[in-house]
Amino acid sequence: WQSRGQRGQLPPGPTPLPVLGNFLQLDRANVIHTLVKLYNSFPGILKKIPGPHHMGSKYAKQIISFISERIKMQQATLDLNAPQNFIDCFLVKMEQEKQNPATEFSQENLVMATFNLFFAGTETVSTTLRYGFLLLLKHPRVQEKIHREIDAVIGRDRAPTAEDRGRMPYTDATLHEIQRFSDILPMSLPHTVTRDTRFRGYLIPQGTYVCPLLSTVHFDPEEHQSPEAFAPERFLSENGSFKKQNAFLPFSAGKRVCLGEGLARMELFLFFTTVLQRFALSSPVDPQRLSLVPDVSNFGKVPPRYQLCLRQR
Ligand code: HEM
Repeated sequence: WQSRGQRGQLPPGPTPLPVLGNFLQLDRANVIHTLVKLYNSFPGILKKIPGPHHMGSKYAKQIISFISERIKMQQATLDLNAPQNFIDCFLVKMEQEKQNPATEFSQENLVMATFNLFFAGTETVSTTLRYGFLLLLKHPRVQEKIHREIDAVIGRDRAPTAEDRGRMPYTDATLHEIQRFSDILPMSLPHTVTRDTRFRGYLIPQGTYVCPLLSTVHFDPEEHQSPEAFAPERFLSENGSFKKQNAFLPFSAGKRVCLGEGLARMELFLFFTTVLQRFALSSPVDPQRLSLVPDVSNFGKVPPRYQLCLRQR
């Protein structure tokens, strides 16, 4: 399987680095991603070789030390009867289970769970919004329709609320189409088969890594007409109300479905409508020339860089 985002049309940017003489040329983004892949496959060797592939773990360590400091601060002031946030609640459970040697409520798990929430909860929403605004630049008529819906339902005198979504089918459809089209986690997250499993005539042995290919759902031509086109209307019925699509799984599915789905959907709606209520977005270059081809497309899909003009409405 290959993610749908095609390589080869990266926007003008860093000078290509010559690799293997003149035989093969990779630009800097590709070099970094190749190194990251090699790092994941051969950590023992790559750890000893200097290069940009060390940046990820360097930043991860900084975040982990920030979280560890924060936990220490909260431990010092913790009131077991009045936990204030996720870290406090976890500390309470640690206290309750301190005699249990098999407990999952350990200091290390607290640090990593908090880290995962930060990582999973920020990068995903910001990448979706960045792709979304780019798609609006490319499709100014979609933006006009959203502006009209915001003016009719919310107006300009109050902030958007989560309840507005149900009364804004066009905006809701556009957000769904942004998530389908941008497909930011094309391979979801890797899972491991917990026991030998037969599936459609194949034996998948225990311990095998399995990646659900969400991309094949979002770009399935049998489920979506012209899947490569950006068309919010596919999420609308003939009378203009919101229409659900089964082939829509940006948050994956099953027991390990994204924990933050509800929060993410609310954030996307509120950020998106708050910006568009106040501003009209435009591109300093002809929208025809804007590329939608992702800058990076492997574990995650990242939109190309672009410039955005915001004009107050
Ligand atoms: C547009 C936004 C988001 C997208 C597209 C997204 C997508 C996903 C996907 C595809 C998975 C993998 C599910 C699986 O393993 O099958 C996942 C897992 C997860 N997400 Fe999100 N996510 C988003 C926002 C958030 C937010 C805001 C949070 C929390 C603050 C969050 C927390 C998590 C956590 C903790 C997991 C791991 C769940 C588990 O393994 O049980 N995500 N997400």
